[in-house]
Parts: sequence; C-alpha cells; structure tokens
Amino acid sequence: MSTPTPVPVTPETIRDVPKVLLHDHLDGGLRPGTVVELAEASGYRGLPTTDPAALGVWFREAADSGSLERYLETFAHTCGVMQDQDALVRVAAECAQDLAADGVVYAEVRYAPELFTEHGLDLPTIVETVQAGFREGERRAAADGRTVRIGTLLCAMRQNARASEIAELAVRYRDAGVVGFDIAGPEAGFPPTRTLDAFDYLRRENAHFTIHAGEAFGLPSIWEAIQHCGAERLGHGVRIIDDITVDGDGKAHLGPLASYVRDRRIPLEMCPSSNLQTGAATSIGEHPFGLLADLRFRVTVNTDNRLMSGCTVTSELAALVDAFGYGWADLRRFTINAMKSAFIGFDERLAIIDDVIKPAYAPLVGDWRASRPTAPAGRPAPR
Ligand SMILES: O=c1[nH]cnc2c1ncn2[C@@H]1O[C@H](CO)[C@@H](O)[C@H]1O
Ligand SMILES: [Zn+2]
Repeated sequence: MSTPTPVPVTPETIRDVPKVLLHDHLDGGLRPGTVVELAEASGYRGLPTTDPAALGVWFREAADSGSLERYLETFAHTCGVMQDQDALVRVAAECAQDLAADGVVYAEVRYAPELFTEHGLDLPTIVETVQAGFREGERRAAADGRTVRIGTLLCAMRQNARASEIAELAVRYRDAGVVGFDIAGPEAGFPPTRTLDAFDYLRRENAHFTIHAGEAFGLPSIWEAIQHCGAERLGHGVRIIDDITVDGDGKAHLGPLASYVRDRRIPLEMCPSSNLQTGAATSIGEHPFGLLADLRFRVTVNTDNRLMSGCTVTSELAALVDAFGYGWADLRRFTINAMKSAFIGFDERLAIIDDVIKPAYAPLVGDWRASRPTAPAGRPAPR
C-alpha cells in the first residue's frame, strides 16, 4: 500500500478542517459593507467613511493603537449601527455564516446587551433577537452545506454597574442558547472583584463564566479572576507569562499562579492579532503563545474582533504556523483544547470531538484508525 502524500499546512488547507472558536465579539466582527448599509438605514452619521473597503482599513488602523482603551473606541461605530432588531438579526446571521465559511464548527460569540439599548430596545428583546439571528445564520450555513453551532456569551462592561442584571439575563436564557457570561471593557482600574456579586450569583446558579484578564493588566488581574471570582477560563490571559522565567539553559520555571493555571487546565482564550494591536504583545513570533503551547498550557486560538484585526480563525492559525512551525497534530491539539473548554455539556463536546474533529484530522496526522470508514476515497473526511 502506498503512503499517502502529506497535506501541507496552508491557509487553504487550514480553512477546510473543523475549527472551534471560544472568543469572538459580535460587535467586533461585522462586515465593513454591513456597517455602511446599516448606518445608512438607521441614519447613523458618525462613520469616518462610507466606502466599505476604506472603512475596513480604517477599523484595522484605528484599532492598531497600542492601547486597549483606544482600541475600544472603535466599537462606538459598530454599536452605533446595532440599535434595532433588524440590524441585530442581520449582524448575528452574517456572523454565523462567516464563521461557517471559515470552517468553524462550534463558536461561542459574545456581546454586551447593555450597548444596544440606545434606541429603546430592552435587554430581553436584545437577547432574543440576537438568538434569532444566530439561528437564521446557522440555517443559511446548513443550506450551503456547512454545519456550525453558535453558543452565546453575555458580557457586562467593566466600567458600568450592570453586571448582576446581565448575569441574571444569562441564567434566564441558559436554555435558549446563552451558554455563559463574561466581563469586557477597559481592564486597568476596573478589577473583576468590582463585580463579585454577579460571579457569586452565577456560581450559585451553576452557570459558566470567563473573564477578560491579563490583557492590559498583569498577574493581579488573572489572580483575582481565578481565585476571587472563580473564572473557568481566561479571556486572553497572556500576561501569565509574567509568572514564568526561562533560565540560561532554556528551562522554564513556573511561579505559583502559572503552575495553578496549568495544573488546573484553565483554558487560555488567546487572540494573537488583537494582542499586537492593544500592545499586549510585540509580534506574533514573540507572542507568549509559543512558550505557553510548548509548556502544555491549555491554549486555544481565537479572533477577538475579526473586523478590527482583519482576521479569521484560519488566518490566526496560519500566522502561528508561520511563526512557530506548527503541524496538523498541533492544530488538532489546539482545536480539541478549545472544544474541551466550551461551555456546552460534556456529552455535546465529546460528540463534536469524536464525530467531527478527530475524523477530519486523522488522515492529516496519519492516524487512520480515527478516520471515518465512510469517508469517500480522495476526499476529506466529512465534517
Ligand atoms: O480585547 C478586548 N478586551 C476588553 N474588552 C473588549 C475586547 N474586545 C472587545 N471588547 C469590548 O467588549 C464589548 C462587547 O463585545 C465590545 O463593545 C468592546 O467594548
Ligand atoms: Zn475580547
């Protein structure tokens, strides 16, 4: 029997394998053309340009400021056009379609309902409308032959005082596709302990949550998120690198917090391109992802904001492949890491790992036992 030719790891081949996305903001992923059309329909006058291509460039450049606070200012324009139900349905449906087209099979997409109330929508209506949009997008993707499942995370903004209200909303809609909670927004000056009541409530309700921590601020933020608030995952968490030293022989020494994060398998929702823009990392090649992955932290690869970074899950993975020389076995590990860390039930996660992810990667890593016997010869295993 002849040995199959290895499949090269390229952006095209990466796009074709199933991928999992845990950290993606709904209001950071609009198509530039959609922003322009929604602005026109709603009378929003604040856009810096109404040319879609130029607007895409504007978002990437404006977000490329080296500061999280300035990066976040660009969201005024996306949230500005997401104030009515038609807009929310459209943005959510297109999000599901775009992720499916990128080969994402499971995603958790987050947004802050409190940012869409400017024209009078109430919070439950916002949540129900976004859910309807995701379901519509999943249906359209299925009609194109692609299966994607979108879970939702509701964010509270750190600088506002509505975390308990948003946490209650997340619990109320837990059986309608909301799978968890998060806090987002400026990190410095807004420690997660400000919203301790919300986290205590979520734990009493056995609900899931992640926290943006260790992005613009260092170890104390990560420590509070995990040890005070009880975060199951860390949004970014890149600054955990500050608790790791590498000696002259290349041996890494983990401090107590880094050890805890690794020992407890706390998932890191890493977003390399976003980190370059906010100044949390200097280049992809120097991004802590490389060391953290080598040290077997539970790293996952995410987009954060596809519009502001001009990225996709595929392009983030491809950039890491370029920088660190990863092969299919590494990409499979990052994908399974993400699926294991999702906030849906264990049986559902296992089904996606066993029935979708492993069979598709098996021929690529030369593990023919895990590939589907039904896969037609010469074609990739079905996703
Ligand atoms: O990387 C980030 N760090 C902190 N906050 C963020 C990041 N990306 C987006 N948002 C904030 O989350 C809100 C809800 O989606 C966005 O409006 C933005 O203000
Ligand atoms: Zn984020």
